[in-house]
Amino acid sequence: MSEETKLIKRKSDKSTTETAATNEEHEEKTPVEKAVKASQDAKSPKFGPMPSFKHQRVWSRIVVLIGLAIYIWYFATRTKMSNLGFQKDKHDLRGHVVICSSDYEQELSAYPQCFPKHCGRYISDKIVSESEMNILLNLAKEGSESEIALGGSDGGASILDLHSGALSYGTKFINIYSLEESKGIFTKGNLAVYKTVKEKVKAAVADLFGISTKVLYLTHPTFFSRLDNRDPKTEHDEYWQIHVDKDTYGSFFYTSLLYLTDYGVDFTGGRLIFLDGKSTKPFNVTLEPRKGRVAMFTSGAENVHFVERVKSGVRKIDLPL
Ligand SMILES: O=C(O)CCC(=O)C(=O)O
Ligand SMILES: [Fe+2]
Repeated sequence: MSEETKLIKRKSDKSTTETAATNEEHEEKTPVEKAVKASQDAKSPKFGPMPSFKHQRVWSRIVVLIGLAIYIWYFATRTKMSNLGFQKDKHDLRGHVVICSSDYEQELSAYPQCFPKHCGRYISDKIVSESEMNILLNLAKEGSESEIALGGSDGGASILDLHSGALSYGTKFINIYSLEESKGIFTKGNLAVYKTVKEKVKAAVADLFGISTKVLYLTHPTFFSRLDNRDPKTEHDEYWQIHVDKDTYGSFFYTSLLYLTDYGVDFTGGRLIFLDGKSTKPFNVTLEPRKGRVAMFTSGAENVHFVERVKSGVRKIDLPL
């Protein structure tokens, strides 16, 4: 047989086998044969590799479900935030009403005229004028320079209480009004500006919360505070504690603060944070201090808050009411 003949024969053999196979496929199958064929087909993978370990499909579904649950839990419990005022923005008045806590109920019969028409928290960047601000800044600067000269606090929070004259000194307080050094700091002119600002803030608080200015009094303490990132030496230095002003200061119904320095410019950290929501669903309302900004809020448990630890620089506030 020539080579060519062999080749033709092999080809014809192959085509005979193929024809046989095709015929077999078209042959009528019994139900049993069909079932066997179906089970063989099912074993051969059509959509990717077969599972490589026992119960792989079940396990992969469990992993996906756990991942989904973690994702949902993270977004449901993540602290949500809103901002009461960014440092860069200037607001005439901005804020919102919050539901009053029961803190006022006991005092309602004794001081009905002090009861707020609603509780809330607000900021205003237009109460204190630029020139007033400059004088107050100078007062605070001279106050804190004399305080530093006198020693100031050993920790990160120094306080000068204008009302009582108490000044942080080491780990204690001294009365600045009994000191010769203090005489040049609080001149009549400076204190007159301080008083004007206080009156304006008082009028704004009275207006916001629907009470008469006649029943609003400046209560102890009214102070300049100077916060930095030094480690605390006493509990007075731990200014970042979560608190309610009514509990901390006792006689407060309303809290007002005047910021003398800028968040992000003079210092970092040190934002004022109101804690709303529940521990499982926290919601923070953040306030960034801005030079000349006045913050006004009701002092009860509806306004639980804290000041973030200052990371760098010096943060100064004047607590005028
Ligand atoms: O400095 C602040 O922003 C808040 C101060 C404060 O919470 C307080 O003195 O009770
Ligand atoms: Fe406070």
